[in-house]
Amino acid sequence: MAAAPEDLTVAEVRLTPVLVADPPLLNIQGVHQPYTPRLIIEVVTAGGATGLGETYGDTEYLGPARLLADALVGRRVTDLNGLPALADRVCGDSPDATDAGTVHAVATSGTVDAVATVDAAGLRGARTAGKLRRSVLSGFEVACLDAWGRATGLPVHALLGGRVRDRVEYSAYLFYRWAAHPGDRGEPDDWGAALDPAGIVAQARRFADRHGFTSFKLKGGVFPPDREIAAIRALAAAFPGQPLRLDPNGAWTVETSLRVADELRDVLEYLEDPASGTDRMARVAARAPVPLATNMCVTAFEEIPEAFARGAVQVVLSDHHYWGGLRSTRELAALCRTFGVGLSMHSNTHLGISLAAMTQVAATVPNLDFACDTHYPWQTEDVLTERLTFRDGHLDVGDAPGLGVTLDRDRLAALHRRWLADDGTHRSRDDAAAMRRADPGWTAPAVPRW
Ligand SMILES: O=C([O-])C(=O)C[C@H](O)[C@@H](O)C(=O)[O-]
Ligand SMILES: [Mg+2]
Repeated sequence: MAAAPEDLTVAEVRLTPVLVADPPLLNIQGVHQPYTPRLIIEVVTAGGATGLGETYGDTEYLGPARLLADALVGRRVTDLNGLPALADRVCGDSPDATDAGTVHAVATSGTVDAVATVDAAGLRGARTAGKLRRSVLSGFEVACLDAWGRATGLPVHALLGGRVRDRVEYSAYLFYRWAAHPGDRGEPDDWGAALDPAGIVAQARRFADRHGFTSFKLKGGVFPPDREIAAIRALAAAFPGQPLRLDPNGAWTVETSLRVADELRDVLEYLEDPASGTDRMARVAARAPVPLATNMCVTAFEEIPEAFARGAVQVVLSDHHYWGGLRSTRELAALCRTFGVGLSMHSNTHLGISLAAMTQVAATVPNLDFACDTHYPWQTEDVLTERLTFRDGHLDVGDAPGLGVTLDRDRLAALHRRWLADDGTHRSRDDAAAMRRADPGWTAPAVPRW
């Protein structure tokens, strides 16, 4: 007998790693690879609903994802409170991930640079087995919520308690970049190079004209601080009064951070991760005239107590891929609210499934005080039938069931074929290795760099 449509038991989980085109965007580690890995998760219920999730697709995530996929079969998509314990039980500690206790000590000592233990490409501070597991878990939680919503006709935001806003604001994510990847590899685009203040302003104008963004974040840590100060000054002149952010991913010393903060005090909405580690951030925060934000020294619940007690950060960038899903993002929001810390949202290279998930959770969080980051405009490829469209820098929060997006199987298959054909070069993101194609002697610089 066929299962009833309301049967929410997981009958099948499909995992599809893909490689997605990524432009030559520069950061402290190096440059983005021409293709970046993502993992697409489909959770199929016995009743016939299919939910979509997306997370990191680097090789180290695939093993734990397979274990969790197998363990999910037979459980109900509504059983979300049991998911973290299930992931803890079945995923185990990835051999690539460092022991959580050790990393915590490194990350908070402030005197030791966590060079060997940082996530090389994700720029997310100290790495631990728990963080990797929560990133895997996040994609499954989103897929379960999407399946549950599709089966019941409810949008994901309703399953999270309902939206408190009708649209979610996003910020333009500006990058220094080359016109093309070395050797003209990858997929060409028409953005051109942006390596000086004029190039960054031109890029910002294009973001504003195309998508209506009114706040701007510059990825720094690429050039010596004075060049990046000049770029922010040029943005302030071109977009007077509009919110600006600068994020060098922990590249600077405490003294340099304080100098930059002082020089840009009148134009920065916040300064993101000027220095690495909670100790340095606390020392900067104690004297900086602008708020400090992070997606590096606070990316897990266990990192909150020390950072908040020491006043190291005034804004936490949430990211459901980091924090274990949409529901734990709301728990983070509650903690930030309790301690008077602001909340923004971080983004790594991602596709439309994750953007839809980000939008659904952002719609439900009352204290999401800042425009969210997103890489999405840089991604020309997607696995959806229809791309999500920004209007006036916002995404509307619809009432379509689940995430409100539709998988395009042909596109998914094409991007998966690219993954299958890859010789391993792009299957794990490594910005330093990508940089070595242009500069064979390159190694990711030790921090603080300046
Ligand atoms: O600090 C951040 O905002 C990020 O880590 C976001 C991205 O990873 C970004 O830096 C990148 O992709 O180069
Ligand atoms: Mg950041």
